[in-house]
Amino acid sequence: MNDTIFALSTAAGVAGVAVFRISGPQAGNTIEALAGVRPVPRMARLLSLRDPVDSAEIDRALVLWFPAPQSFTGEDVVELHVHGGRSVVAGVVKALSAMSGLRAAEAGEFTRRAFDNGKLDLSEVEGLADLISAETEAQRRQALRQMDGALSNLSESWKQRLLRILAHIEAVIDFPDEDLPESVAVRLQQDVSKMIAELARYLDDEGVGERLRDGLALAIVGAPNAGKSSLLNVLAKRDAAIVSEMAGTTRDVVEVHLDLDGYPMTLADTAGLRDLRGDGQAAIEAEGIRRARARAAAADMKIAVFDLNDWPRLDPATLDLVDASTIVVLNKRDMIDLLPDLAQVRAGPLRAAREVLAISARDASGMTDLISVLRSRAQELLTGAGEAPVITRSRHRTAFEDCLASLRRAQMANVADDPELLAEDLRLAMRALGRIAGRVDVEDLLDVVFRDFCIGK
Ligand SMILES: Nc1nc2c(ncn2[C@@H]2O[C@H](COP(=O)(O)OP(=O)(O)OP(=O)(O)O)[C@@H](O)[C@H]2O)c(=O)[nH]1
Ligand SMILES: [K+]
Ligand SMILES: [Mg+2]
Repeated sequence: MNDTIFALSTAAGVAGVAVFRISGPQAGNTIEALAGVRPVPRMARLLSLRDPVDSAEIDRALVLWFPAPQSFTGEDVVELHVHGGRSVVAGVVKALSAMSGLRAAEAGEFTRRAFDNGKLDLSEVEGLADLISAETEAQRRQALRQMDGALSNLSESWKQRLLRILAHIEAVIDFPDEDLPESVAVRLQQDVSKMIAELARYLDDEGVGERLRDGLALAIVGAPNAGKSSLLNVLAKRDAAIVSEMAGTTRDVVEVHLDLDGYPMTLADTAGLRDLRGDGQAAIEAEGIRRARARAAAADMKIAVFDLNDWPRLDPATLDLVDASTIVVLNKRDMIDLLPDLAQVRAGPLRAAREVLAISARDASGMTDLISVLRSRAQELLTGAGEAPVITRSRHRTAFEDCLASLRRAQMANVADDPELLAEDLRLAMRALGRIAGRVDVEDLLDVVFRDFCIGK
């Protein structure tokens, strides 16, 4: 851990400014070697950088010096804000690579050092990763809260409560001859039961934080040529999927990410559903249809597209998929003169649907209504996300569930008869909570958490 690392921390490519980060014991010497001085800590200074090997000027750069421990990693850190040109960046990399004791950083290594030095705990590291990849406002709010330690604080406060209960029980274990007053035993059991209820309620969140982090999954399904890809393109405001009059155009799943008023969605266009029995040539299309059905099954919301030209016939394979999470879209309304009475349609075979709308993917009529239906459904599904310190990953869920399971076992034990058993279950429950911030079992978790990081972070 004693080597000094460096990396370009801004995205590669031509830009106004590129920022290098250098972290480790050699960081201060590095800046002296490049600029001839060591600037005042935490004050930006414009300095000329020269390659120490041949004294050639590389750039004039804004230099920041953060002596340990007041830095992102907790080590000595230098930031070089250079002009973001390819030759400048290459020149800095060449100069830094040639210095002894310096090496290029690995993916996530700066953050890993921040974690190792206690600057960030594990759930805060996750919050940082989420913040960097946040695409919408709601995602950003949620990530910021987690980065600020909201989730760690919550699990820590539960841990403190368990610690107090445990202290009482350990007193019972240490002084077995003294009779435990009945009222204390009852109170301890009540405290455990209360925490069980709170944790169960907390876990019963319908995955709202995970949904916000990943984006809501939306699948567009329907018969070939119903206009699914056309609809995707209108919603995405670009030609993301190929549209043609040929039935069976879309074979694979085509995904686009949408930001609907701050709500993130992943919209998936799928292959048209049709019966391919007896068609020996259709293996690829069959695989497409299998994928379409899998997407529909996993989606938070479905849009089922029907072609109004077929009315009153409704494609049976699509109709099969219509349920309460489905928004039915009757498409190509520009092609027909007389719209069916939607109230009647709603009372008939489509009664299971959440909503039925007539639209045209060609002239975009009805799209405002469709978007507002999508938005209100997203609002419902994501209520509460970004406000309370929510669970954003399955890792958190598993830890809280393990804690709950241990508490339930503890509830079974009797304080007077089995204090040791009870104490052990409480310790296990605390251990599970400790995994949220990465205070225990950390080696098992690091790979999972740092997997998403790239170089320079
Ligand atoms: N007039 C009219 N034509 C439409 C509308 N929506 C789609 N089309 C046309 O219908 C045909 C099929 O559209 P696609 O978007 O490719 O249909 P799809 O459901 O994705 O078809 P597959 O991928 O083959 O399953 C194309 O010729 C589109 O131009 C619409 O609202 N009005
Ligand atoms: K088509
Ligand atoms: Mg298509």
